[in-house]
Amino acid sequence: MLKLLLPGLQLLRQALGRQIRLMPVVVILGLISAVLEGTGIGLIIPMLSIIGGEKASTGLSGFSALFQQVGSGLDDRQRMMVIAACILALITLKNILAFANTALTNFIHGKAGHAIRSALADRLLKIGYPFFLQQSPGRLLNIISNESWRASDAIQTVLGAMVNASATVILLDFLLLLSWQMTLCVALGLILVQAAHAGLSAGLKMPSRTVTSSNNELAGRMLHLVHAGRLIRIFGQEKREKAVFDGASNAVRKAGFILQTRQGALPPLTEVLHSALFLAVVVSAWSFDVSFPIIVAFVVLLYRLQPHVRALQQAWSQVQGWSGSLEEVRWLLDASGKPPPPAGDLPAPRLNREIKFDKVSFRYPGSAARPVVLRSTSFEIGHGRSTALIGRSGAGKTTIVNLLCRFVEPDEGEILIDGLPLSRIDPTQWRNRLALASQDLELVDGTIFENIAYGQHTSHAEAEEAARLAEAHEFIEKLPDGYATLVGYRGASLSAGQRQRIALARALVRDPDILILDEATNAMDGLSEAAIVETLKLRAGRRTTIVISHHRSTISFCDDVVILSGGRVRNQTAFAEVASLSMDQLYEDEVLGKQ
Ligand SMILES: Nc1ncnc2c1ncn2[C@@H]1O[C@H](COP(=O)(O)OP(=O)(O)OP(=O)(O)O)[C@@H](O)[C@H]1O
Repeated sequence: MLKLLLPGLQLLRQALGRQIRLMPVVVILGLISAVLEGTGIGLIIPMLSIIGGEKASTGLSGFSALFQQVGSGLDDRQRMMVIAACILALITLKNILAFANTALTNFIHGKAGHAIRSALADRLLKIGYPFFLQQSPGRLLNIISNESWRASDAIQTVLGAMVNASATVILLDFLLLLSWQMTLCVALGLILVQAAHAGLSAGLKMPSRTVTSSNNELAGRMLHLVHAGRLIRIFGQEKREKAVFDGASNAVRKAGFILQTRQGALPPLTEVLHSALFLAVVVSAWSFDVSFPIIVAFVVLLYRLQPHVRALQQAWSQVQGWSGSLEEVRWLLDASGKPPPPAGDLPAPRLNREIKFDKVSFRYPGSAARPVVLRSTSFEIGHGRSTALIGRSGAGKTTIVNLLCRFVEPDEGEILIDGLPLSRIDPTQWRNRLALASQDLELVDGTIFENIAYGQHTSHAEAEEAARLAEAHEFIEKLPDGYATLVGYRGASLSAGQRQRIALARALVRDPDILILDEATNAMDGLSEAAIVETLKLRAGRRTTIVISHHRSTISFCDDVVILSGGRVRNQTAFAEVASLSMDQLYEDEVLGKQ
């Protein structure tokens, strides 16, 4: 039984941490409740003996004779009242303990659910960035929003199963003490029922996995509908998208129906088998001439045992039915086989000389046929200088930023910071030296001020100063709530240019050693961009700046230019040397050849 509940137990251990010490309390409370229940039922024996008179008590021995002793010194009326009071007290106490156990298991369940969700968030935050390039967002969303709840439900089921298992063991002991022969028959019968049940519930694993993969697909479709609202409408794809969504939703329905129907067949089947067992015990006890009070006590005990056994079996089939969910949650929690976060324990130095890309080669993780993005690329970014990284679309400019920020690591070659390999530098410290404004970095759901500060202790004056530099202050001031304006999900209530200005202010407020602008102003109007370029020009020399842009005007303040093509550096030169050339001329190989 425990082996089949193993997925739940393993996750329980991982999720509970210190709460695991409460598990023995759950078991002990379950055991005491069952002892109280069994004792209460055993007291039926002297009660029935009083009702049936002398004849009914003949043939009582051992454990049943013990019960028969209760109140033996009293007259029948008093004895009856004492026994009834004892039974009522035992039932009351048992139910108080049962309630305490329910409260305790609910507490553990809540803690475990929270621990699972927290561990999932922790894993997502600590995992190496390449993981997100390979995994479907639908699958990750489904694990966090759906499967984690099923996993915590499975944990509650396992807790319930522990209580029921305790009750089953105790009630079986009582049965054994009343009549070992009849208990042997019951045990054999239970083993047969369990074998039938186990055979049927083993078939639940496959439909459970199908439910999980259908849910992953559906979550992906939901994300798409939420994110691609404009795309779908402008290309008139509502009907097709609806059909695709309905297909995914229907697949979840079908998979769920198959799983639930198979699960639903188990309780009626086991109830029939348990009833057959129950009747067989009654008939055989009668034919073996077992004394009446023992038959009644045995039958009542058996009757009380059955819900516990059935609950255990139901827990078994439920955990089997959730096996797909448990596998998904454990897969995400398991660090093995996933890209580790960047390592390095050397303190991040202040840049004094240069950042050097030394024969760096890189291709994105994924299939074996993935193209090489950077081929033995070498160039330098000088300290305190502004360097433009330019090249046609797909040349590898953003990839260089990804490598510099350590979102990904080079396959070959090294990035050197004043001669120190970047791979040995503490990534958190290193990232604190950088600030990135990029077209891909979203705003967070909050106010404009929160977006500029984003987790940093920033005064209002500092945020305002950064907003002025990013040409954002003017439009923010015109908003009814100013810096307290909510930007909406991913900044939906702002224009693209406004979003970029806030993102730029967020980078500038950090006053970083190294400022990286990756197409950070491409959605802005010419005037705003020109003003920002002017600001950057005035501040040039104070910090190292890396600018990626297809606009000649944006890179006009730069000291150096690195021209990329086909994953290689075609040229690195002072910007003044090529200042007379247009972007197209800069991109052209033959022009580059002349430099
Ligand atoms: N996550 C990814 N997985 C696989 N390949 C990728 C990934 N991101 C980018 N690439 C590939 O890497 C190459 C370089 O992309 P990169 O984004 O660095 O180009 P870029 O020079 O910044 O282009 P653009 O000017 O269009 O922004 C492209 O061929 C692109 O298809």
